[in-house]
Amino acid sequence: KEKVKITKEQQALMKVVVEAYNRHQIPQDVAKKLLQEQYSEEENFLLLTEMATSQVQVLVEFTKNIPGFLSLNHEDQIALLKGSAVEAMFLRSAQVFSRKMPNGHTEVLEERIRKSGISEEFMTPMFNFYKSIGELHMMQEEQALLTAIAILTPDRPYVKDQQAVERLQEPMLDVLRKLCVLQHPQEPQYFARLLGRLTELRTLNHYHAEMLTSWRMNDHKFTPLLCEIWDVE
Ligand SMILES: Cc1cc(OCc2c(-c3c(Cl)cncc3Cl)noc2C(C)C)ccc1-c1ccc2c(C(=O)O)cn(C)c2c1
Repeated sequence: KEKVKITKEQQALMKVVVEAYNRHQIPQDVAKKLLQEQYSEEENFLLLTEMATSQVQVLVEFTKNIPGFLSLNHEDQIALLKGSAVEAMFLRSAQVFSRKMPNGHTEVLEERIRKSGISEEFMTPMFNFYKSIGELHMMQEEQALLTAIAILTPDRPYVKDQQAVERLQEPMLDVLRKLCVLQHPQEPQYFARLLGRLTELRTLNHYHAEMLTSWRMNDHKFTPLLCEIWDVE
């Protein structure tokens, strides 16, 4: 059985991605509001919109730190961000749920999501996804690499130079695969399970588009940044 070894440059790549992932968190004052504001559907939607807007800013900063991203064609950079924003945010909010935020934040957050005008049919797949991420007990290295891999998906709409994106995604997949073998020796399928979550994420994109439509039908307003990244209004 060949000995799996992470090379020096793979260590360096992982370090850059994990540090960027940890450096960019939602500002505490935004997260704190979760506990303070009252529980109306309106207020919940506003809070979630504020968190989503803050999360997009965090996501853009993280993406800029992915080695090689800024040397991609500029239109392709935008296409990758727009194509992956919802998936990266579902990944992030799923990890927030699974890491059990401090003193009851998780319940509060779940309560607000459940009462924000999202119809029942989207709740089930969303919370199933949160649960399936939680069950993986991912390390932060795995979370950071999986998010970078989702962002560097070559076949997003409107990406012109897909090969250039593949050349950035492949080294991330290699180091994640080795990391999974080294960290989960008893679970040879762990890497495949992580990639399976990326497939599940793509289905959530579809549900999310419907969520946006139903919110807009009820005249809910989004911030300019969310309109930009989600092509609404
Ligand atoms: C938890 C959530 C929701 C969110 O989006 C909220 C939304 C979603 C939607 C939905 Cl409900 C669920 N998953 C993904 C989407 Cl994108 N779709 O539309 C909206 C808004 C516009 C109403 C955006 C961001 C967070 C979020 C992320 C990280 C952290 C965090 C940390 O990193 O430490 C601490 N807190 C409190 C966080 C909250």
